[in-house]
Amino acid sequence: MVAIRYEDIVKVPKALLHDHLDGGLRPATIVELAAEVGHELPTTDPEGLGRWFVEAANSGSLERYLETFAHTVAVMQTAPALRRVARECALDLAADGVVYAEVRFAPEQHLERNLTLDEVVDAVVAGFAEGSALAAEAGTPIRVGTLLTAMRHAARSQEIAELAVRHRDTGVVGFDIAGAEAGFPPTRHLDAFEYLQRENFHFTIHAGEAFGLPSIWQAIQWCGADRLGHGVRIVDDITPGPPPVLGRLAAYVRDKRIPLELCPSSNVQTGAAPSIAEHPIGLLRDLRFRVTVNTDNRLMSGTSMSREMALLVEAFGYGWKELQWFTINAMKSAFIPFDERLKIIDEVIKPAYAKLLG
Ligand SMILES: O=c1[nH]cnc2c1ncn2[C@H]1C[C@H](O)[C@@H](CO)O1
Ligand SMILES: [Zn+2]
Repeated sequence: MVAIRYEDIVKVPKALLHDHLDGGLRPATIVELAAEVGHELPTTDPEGLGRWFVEAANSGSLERYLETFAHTVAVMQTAPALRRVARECALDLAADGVVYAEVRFAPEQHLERNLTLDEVVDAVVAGFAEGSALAAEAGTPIRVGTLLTAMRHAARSQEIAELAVRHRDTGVVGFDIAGAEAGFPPTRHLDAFEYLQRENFHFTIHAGEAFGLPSIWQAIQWCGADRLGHGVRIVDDITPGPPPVLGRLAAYVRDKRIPLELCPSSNVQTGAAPSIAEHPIGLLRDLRFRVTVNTDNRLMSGTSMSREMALLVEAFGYGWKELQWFTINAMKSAFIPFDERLKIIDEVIKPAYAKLLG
């Protein structure tokens, strides 16, 4: 087999379902925006700041990992700043060969300078549109959908769910809850999820990352999540083989083709997986769960979609066949309408991989 080159991974179309807007800023942008608002940073050297985020996030605990977001959220409090960050996000993903991305953020964290929730969403959606237009001009077209996140320790999920539905025809394609998982079960937000189901809206839930099976079970069986943000701890319900034996919840997740938004590097940093080589993605792929590969927070992990794929190629010996499978899985699991997903699969993804597969 011909070795896979990193530059070819960058060129090939990729689909990304789990990426946080406030976890993907360019370090140089943080430095500039922080100077404008007088926010104090650990360092004002962009390269040093990039390293600081990765080191600080390398904490072994989700709670400590999340503390680093104080510095990104602090500089995302005005409409121009939000718009810029979203524009650069679309451009960076497109330059990395991502053709479809769902990017999430929590509007309730961007109200410190008196923006309304609707103004926050408008600014971000406008930034994604600008970035996508610039990316198309540069010959790297991308479609970006917005997911609105509610923070699971707070009590604004119903309000954020209504906000998402209000913006469903102008770029918001789904809803999510995020933040510390232990002690904040998905059912705290049951009203919001039931409301979204009545509205025929889509949502994913961060579950099975820092907390295990009960969180996944609630997300699916109580809340009705379409997808699992991480969901990596579903392996706790699989007895190692050979052959591996699936418990009832793991079997349900696989039978129903519930997409797992796996984020390898992020999981290693928060302690959800010991290393990339030992990441459950290997087992879950072998067992044909609906596995997708994601970045989570490009800044905190010093990563990109291409890098996550390259790490998997290195650790598991994957080839183009597997990378195509991850990509089509993601595209099938996207929150945009079925015909639009199919068009990207048939017209963009499959032809590009066909050339590489020979
Ligand atoms: O991996 C994660 N698990 C739980 N919460 C997360 C993760 N990555 C980011 N967040 C939080 C911190 C952000 O401020 C928030 C919205 O993007 O979501
Ligand atoms: Zn996440």
